[in-house]
Amino acid sequence: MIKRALVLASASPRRREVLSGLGLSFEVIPSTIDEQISRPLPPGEMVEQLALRKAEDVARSCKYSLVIGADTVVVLDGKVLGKPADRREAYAMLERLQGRTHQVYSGLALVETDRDGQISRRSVRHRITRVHMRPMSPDEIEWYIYTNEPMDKAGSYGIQGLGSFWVTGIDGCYTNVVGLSVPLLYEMVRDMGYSLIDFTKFGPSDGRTRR
Ligand SMILES: Cc1cn([C@H]2C[C@H](O)[C@@H](COP(=O)(O)OP(=O)(O)OP(=O)(O)O)O2)c(=O)[nH]c1=O
Repeated sequence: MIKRALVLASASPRRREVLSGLGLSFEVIPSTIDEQISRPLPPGEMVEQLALRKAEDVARSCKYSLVIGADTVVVLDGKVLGKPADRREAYAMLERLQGRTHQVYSGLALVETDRDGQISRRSVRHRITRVHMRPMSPDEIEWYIYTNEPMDKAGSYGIQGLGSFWVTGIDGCYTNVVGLSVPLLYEMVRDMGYSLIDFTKFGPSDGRTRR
């Protein structure tokens, strides 16, 4: 049986690394949608809407596929922090986040297409992870910004990189903070009637390859 192709609708190198680290076979096709939303939404709805828009945009050019879209924001005191526009904004974000606990919201969308390239099913959910940060001195914030790591990341830090100097702990899913929750993906793929195992290069989950 020919398998559906797994497609990641994202330009984020971190999302790609999360999936390739699992041995999944997938293609990467970044979406070209405008990430502006027309009206303010609660963060959970916002990341779901954007994740779905990214997946649907890419699904238009994918036949017989499962297309994954994702979106991540950081939330502190009810305010949404996206990616910083410049170094000043990165400084302001880190100054607010340091010494506090915030939430990371990541939306995940799964869009299935048929052999004619039509969307046959869609599913979208989000997860929230709480992240605790130790205090950062102004010099540490300056230094961190000059490494450039904060510049393309929601909340201006990367938990998977130098940002880990200041993250003291999390409550919830780690990969959700990096931008794509693996347990959530596993569940969404399963709930659509597939198994994520079957998309890995290690072979199908029914034991056919085992002796
Ligand atoms: C909080 C946090 C975010 N991030 C990243 C994940 C995302 O790449 C980025 C949030 O921006 P997004 O707009 O969610 O994603 P993107 O623009 O990088 O890629 P695309 O829209 O094509 O999918 O922040 C980390 O890498 N580590 C972290 O600890």
